[in-house]
Parts: sequence; C-alpha cells; structure tokens
Amino acid sequence: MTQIHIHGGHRLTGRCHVPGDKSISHRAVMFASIAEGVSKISNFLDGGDCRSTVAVMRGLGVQIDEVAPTELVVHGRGLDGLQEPEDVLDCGNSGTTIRLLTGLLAGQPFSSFLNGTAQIRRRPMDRIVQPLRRMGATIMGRQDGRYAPLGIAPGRLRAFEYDMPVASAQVKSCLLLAGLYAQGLTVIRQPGPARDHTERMLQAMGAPIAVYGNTVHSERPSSPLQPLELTVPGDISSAAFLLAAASIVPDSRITITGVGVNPTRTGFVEALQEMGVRIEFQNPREQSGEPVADLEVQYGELRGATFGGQQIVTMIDELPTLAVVATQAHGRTVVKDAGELRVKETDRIATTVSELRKMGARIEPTPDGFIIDGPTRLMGGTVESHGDHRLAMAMTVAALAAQGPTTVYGAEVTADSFPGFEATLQALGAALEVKP
Ligand SMILES: O=C(O)C1=C[C@@H](OP(=O)(O)O)[C@@H](O)[C@H](O)C1
Ligand SMILES: C=C(OP(=O)(O)O)C(=O)O
Repeated sequence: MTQIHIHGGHRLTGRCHVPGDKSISHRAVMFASIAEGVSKISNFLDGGDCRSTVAVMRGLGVQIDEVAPTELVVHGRGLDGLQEPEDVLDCGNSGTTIRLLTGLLAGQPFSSFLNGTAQIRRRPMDRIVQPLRRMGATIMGRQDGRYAPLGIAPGRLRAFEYDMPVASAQVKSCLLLAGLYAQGLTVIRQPGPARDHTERMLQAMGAPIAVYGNTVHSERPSSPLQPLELTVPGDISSAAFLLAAASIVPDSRITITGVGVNPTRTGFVEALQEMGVRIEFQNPREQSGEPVADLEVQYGELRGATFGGQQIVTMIDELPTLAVVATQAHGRTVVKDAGELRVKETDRIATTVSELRKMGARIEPTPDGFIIDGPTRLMGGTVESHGDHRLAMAMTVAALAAQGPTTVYGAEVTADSFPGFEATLQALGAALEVKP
C-alpha cells in the first residue's frame, strides 16, 4: 500500500501543468471508436480510469495504438462496427466508463456484460438502467438493475423524453449515446448545467446533437461520425488540488498552464474566488472546441461562504478539497445540495469528515453536505484514502498546511485521475515523499 509522507508549511511557487482531462479523455476514446476513420488523441490521461475505457473499447473490437502513453491513435469502426465482446468488460473503478458504455451498448445487436471493482459494484446503476429500459433496452443487474455487474441483451431502442431527477453528466451522456441508436428524437432535460463535453465533442464530429439551455436532443446520425484530431486540455479537477494548496499554504504563488476552463467545470475556481482567493485567468484560448487558460493563484486571507444549488454540479468532484480549504477560512462554510457525494468512489461526505477530523478540523456532516468552522490549525497525523483518489489528494493538500508530519495511506489511487500528482507538488516546493 503506497504512502505519502508530508511535512507541511513549505510554500509552493513556480509553473506547472496537469495531465489531460479525465472526462474528455474517456469520451474521446469512446466516440472515436464509433467514428468512421482514424482519430488522433494527444495529451490523453494515462490514468487508471481512462485505461479501463481503452481496455473496454479494445474488448469491443476497436484497434487502439499507443504511440506514447498519452498519444493514442484510434481506428474507428463506424456507428455499427463494434463487435460482441468475448469476455466481461472490466470498467475497473470508473463510474464514467460503466455508465457511458451502458448507453452505447444498449442499442447494439449483440450481448455484453459490464463489471468493475467492488467499489463500482456498490455505486447506483438504476439511474441509467431505468431510463434505458424505457427506451426498450433489456438490461439485467443485481437487485433488478440497481447494481453491477450489468448484462445487456441485443436491443432495438426507441427515442423518449426524459426529465433527469439528478444533475449528472454521466446519466445525460449515457442517454445521448443511446439516442444515437434509437428511432426518433430523444429529448433529455437536466435540472442544471452538468458538464457538456459529450455535446461539444459529438457535435464537432457531425452528430445531430442539439442544445437548448438545459435540454439536449439526440438522434441517429444520417452520415458517419467524423474522426477526431484532438489535444485534451489539462484537467481542472486535478488543477483544483494545486489551486487549493497554493490558497492555504502561506506565501505560495503558482501558475498552472493549459487548464480546461469549460464553464460547466469552473465552480471550484469561482468558489475559491468567493472565499477571497486571487485567481487570474491568463492567456485564454480555445483548444479542440474547449476553452483553456493558464491559472495563476496566490495565498491570501480566506473567508467562509455558503455553496449550494446549481453551482454544486460544476464542482462536484472538488468538494472534499473545498472542505479542506474551508478549514483555513475565517467563519463558517456550508456546502448543501450535494447528496450526490454519497454515491461516488466512497461516501465522500462521511470520508471527508472522518479524515479531516483526524487532523483537528471542525467539520460536521449533514445529509447533503457539510458545515466547517474555521480557521483551524490542522495537526499532522495519519489518514487514509479509503481507496478514493480525490480523498487521498484532498488530504495531502490538508497536510501541506498542517503543523507536523502527516502520512496518507492507500495513496496508490492518486494515479486513477492524476498520475504525477506527488512529483508535481515536489517540483513546486512541497516537502513530501512517496513510499511504495
Ligand atoms: O461525466 C463525467 O465525466 C463525470 C461526471 C460526474 O459524475 P456524475 O455524472 O455522476 O455527477 C463526475 O463526478 C465524474 O467524475 C465524471
Ligand atoms: C466520481 C469520479 O469518477 P467516476 O464517477 O468516473 O468514477 C471522480 O473522478 O471523482
């Protein structure tokens, strides 16, 4: 079990970059697989979750060449070219992989079986299975389709209209993909603006995806999808750990280059700004249909704030890290409307509270979030990841601002989404070492 040993209090300075965006990397490989022709994907995220997607697409008969770990060439097989897999498709720890793939596979003329780790088998799948069944899909799973493993029978789908009960880009994307294989026009209404990488990428490939505010339409393309030539922007969800660290370790000032700043993903940056952190967007540009900028952040005085409503979906994966920052802010920080945190890799409300309390934080769980009172002088100690990459990295950030040394156990999971996390922090001046 990998451990990270951290000595807090060393300021962070300099420039760095973060690996490619996880959400965009997953989608690029999946969508390139059903395009007609050869796609080139650069700055692909070479992390555990996206490697699961590559393995699954290979299992469906797609040739994917790794020119380098972050440079992929995908030989698209066209909309109707996927092949029946010979074995169960292993989605590893990745919710995005299993949920998007189920939508893609529900309308195929062959059977497939999807599974993952024990962690994936605990996460809810009824949110996709129920609407897909309404489209005519035949999907089996434990507890009537609530949990993986999932078995998908050959299916003919019909379009439908659906009001999503939760703001989830995975559910939306799953249904839009199913819509590409359904007869008629599928209409999806989302309660808030969840990340829109699926819409942007499929539109750029020529798919008939139309967006009207929070409503998205999908239907069967009348011509083949065009292949991609795409450089994946840096992952703002990975940048969040560095932004947080620089915000709470005195005298820090860093610049993170090439970060994707799609407005459906910038909630954490806006939250930090609301708490008083100075963050500058420099050199704004567009890269492969996504907005990108360099982000400069510096340490400063922080104040507590309240976050809820539609802002939550734009920073859902960053909320454990926001809790860490809130321990250093003056006054009370409240996070509400974030019940979705309970069904991620771990129950992130419970695990964030239990681990931060070990370092002396004043944090209370609520059914749909947490309440943090600050500022608190965090004390170094022994904490664990619970097998959750976001938690391992959030606790490392807490340790950087703490008094005395900290050990984060179970830290091998940082590579699920941010390979090079520890080395990036070391290069910025953090005092930490990794023990395998
Ligand atoms: O679509 C995506 O790429 C993702 C959507 C979010 O999940 P939900 O759709 O369950 O909110 C997020 O938590 C996950 O890390 C990636
Ligand atoms: C929730 C996450 O991912 P997934 O749902 O793809 O497992 C995450 O990366 O924080």
